[in-house]
Amino acid sequence: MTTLVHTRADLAAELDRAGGEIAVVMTMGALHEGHRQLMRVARERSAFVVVTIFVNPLQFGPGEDFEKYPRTLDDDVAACAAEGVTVVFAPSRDDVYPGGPPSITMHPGPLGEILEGASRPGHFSGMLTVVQKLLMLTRADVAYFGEKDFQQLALIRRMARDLELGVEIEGVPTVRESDGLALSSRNRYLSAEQRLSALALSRALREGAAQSDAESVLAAAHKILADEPGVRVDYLALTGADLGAAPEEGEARLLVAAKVGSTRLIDNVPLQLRKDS
Ligand SMILES: Nc1ncnc2c1ncn2[C@@H]1O[C@H](COP(=O)(O)OP(=O)(O)OP(=O)(O)O)[C@@H](O)[C@H]1O
Ligand SMILES: CC(C)(CO)[C@@H](O)C(=O)[O-]
Ligand code: BAL
Repeated sequence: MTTLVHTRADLAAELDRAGGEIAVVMTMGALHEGHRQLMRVARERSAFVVVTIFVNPLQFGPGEDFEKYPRTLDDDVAACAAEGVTVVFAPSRDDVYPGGPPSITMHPGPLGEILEGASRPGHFSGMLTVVQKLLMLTRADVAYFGEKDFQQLALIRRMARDLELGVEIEGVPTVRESDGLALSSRNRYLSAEQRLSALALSRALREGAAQSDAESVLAAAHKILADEPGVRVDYLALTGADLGAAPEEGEARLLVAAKVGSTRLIDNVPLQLRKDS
């Protein structure tokens, strides 16, 4: 049975019953198959799984979509129940930040300044602050995050390591629609026409990843994005698997962020770079 709680006191009472490892999947709600995959992976290992649903005001910049972000709690709880989740924690803003917005927050460091960090100032500080709070409130032993938000995952891993939070951070590969579009709650904002344009992101990443050297990877991906007038690219970047400089050969990551209409989407894929033989 899945229990829905809204307050930290009710959450604590449920956690007291855990008896073993506590696994956590953090979300902002409007749940889709990507979220459900995180729950399934968590359930495979842990009997006690907490899903948090909280649209964190701290990680939205001025002019972003905090107000209009989809809020679908009843459907979300039903999805969690179908995946065998133990507890859904859907707190209010006051329950997460009882003293109002915190004056002490997380500083993401250099990894938080590039890519998403450069485009969304303050986003990663707000995100890490709430993740740290939710890890503590849920007493998480292990927490699952999607590779769709690859830089977010890297920063959370880094925070857990640097601050010795005593929690395992597990990444889960991106879940896609059959036509390649990465599942995202923000896909709900897209019209049918915009959704077709948005396919250029995953197509560009796929074509890029099929090349072997850095120059060809970027050129192939760039061409596909440039040919799609409905897409305005924010960045297209080839990095190492750790988001540092891309190596000449070996594991790398190709990342893209773009606006389709007023909707900002991100995506990324792993790839192998090879030196010319
Ligand atoms: N397609 C996906 N595959 C795997 N994990 C995903 C996918 N989409 C989201 N997640 C993961 O689910 C968790 C909660 O993400 P969130 O609630 O922000 O959903 P989202 O779809 O990424 O929303 P948004 O559209 O706001 O970016 C994060 O760890 C995120 O990486
Ligand atoms: C990790 C997270 C739930 C923190 O608000 C959010 O950034 C998200 O949904 O990816
Ligand atoms: N899915 C990442 C959270 C955000 O865009 O705010």
